[in-house]
Amino acid sequence: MKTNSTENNNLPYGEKKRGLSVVKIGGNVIEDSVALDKFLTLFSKIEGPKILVHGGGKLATQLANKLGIASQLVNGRRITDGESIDIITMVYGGLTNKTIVAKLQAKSCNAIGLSGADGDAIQAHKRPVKEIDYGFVGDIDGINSELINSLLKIGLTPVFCALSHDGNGQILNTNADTIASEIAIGMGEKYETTLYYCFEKKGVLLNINDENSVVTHINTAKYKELLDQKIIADGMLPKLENCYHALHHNVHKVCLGDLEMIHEDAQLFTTITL
Ligand SMILES: Nc1ncnc2c1ncn2[C@@H]1O[C@H](COP(=O)(O)OP(=O)(O)O)[C@@H](O)[C@H]1O
Ligand SMILES: CC(=O)N[C@@H](CCC(=O)OP(=O)(O)O)C(=O)O
Repeated sequence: MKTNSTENNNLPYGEKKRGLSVVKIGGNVIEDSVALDKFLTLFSKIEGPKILVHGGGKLATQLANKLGIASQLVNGRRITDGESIDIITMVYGGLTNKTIVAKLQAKSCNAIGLSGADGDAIQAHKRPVKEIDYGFVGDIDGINSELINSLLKIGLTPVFCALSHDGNGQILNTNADTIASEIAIGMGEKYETTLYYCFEKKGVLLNINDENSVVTHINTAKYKELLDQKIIADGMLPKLENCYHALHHNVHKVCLGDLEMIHEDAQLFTTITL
């Protein structure tokens, strides 16, 4: 995977934007320690400024089960009651985030773990109750791009978990795909941002049972066609909504694939454009 960061390094600030990679990993990579290690090795080798956003929904569900607390997801979003928000704060902001940061340090990547409350990085409000009461789920109002930029400028790699905050002391649960797209959008003013969604498939598949049936390029017309054919379904629906939201708001490029996608020589993955 290549960024344009090195070629722009010598240009005066403002003449051409530097490249920035925003990479999101989902629960399937996080849960598998071998896959996670492989991913983090590749991630640490990405040249230029980079940001990692991690999910971890499956791990939170597993811990909740062990504690005898039921988990409920509607449209891929967790109904986050008082007990659930405590669990996800422990799992996302604690165990998962700090494990990833420590592993990146071991790979000479100077990572710093953040929730949306740290440095007021991700401001959100509790989702208003309509047909469904999602509880402590946050919809993002803005990201603190100045803070994130200052971390990047001193050579740190921010690692975000799926937590935002409401400014009144309440941590909120926000889907990690959404956090990644909003960070990519927020940083788009200062950087030419590429957003990578890493999940367990090689990309958007024409046939979900055929790992190699990857659609290598999706534009708006193809997206509509795949939606009509119901080839895009389940978790892929909100993921592609996030992709197009990002592309319509100053994000340069969006790619979807498995962890190999962030390898310099990666070939098989999906590139999404307008
Ligand atoms: N056409 C498709 N190609 C690939 N995956 C698809 C497709 N349609 C639905 N999916 C589903 O979308 C899921 C990815 O979404 P999600 O589970 O939210 O990912 P993650 O949480 O790992 O980021 C895949 O595991 C797959 O089951
Ligand atoms: C509101 C909401 O649903 N939040 C997600 C946040 C974690 C996440 O997005 O994890 P994956 O990327 O691994 O699915 C959840 O609690 O499951």
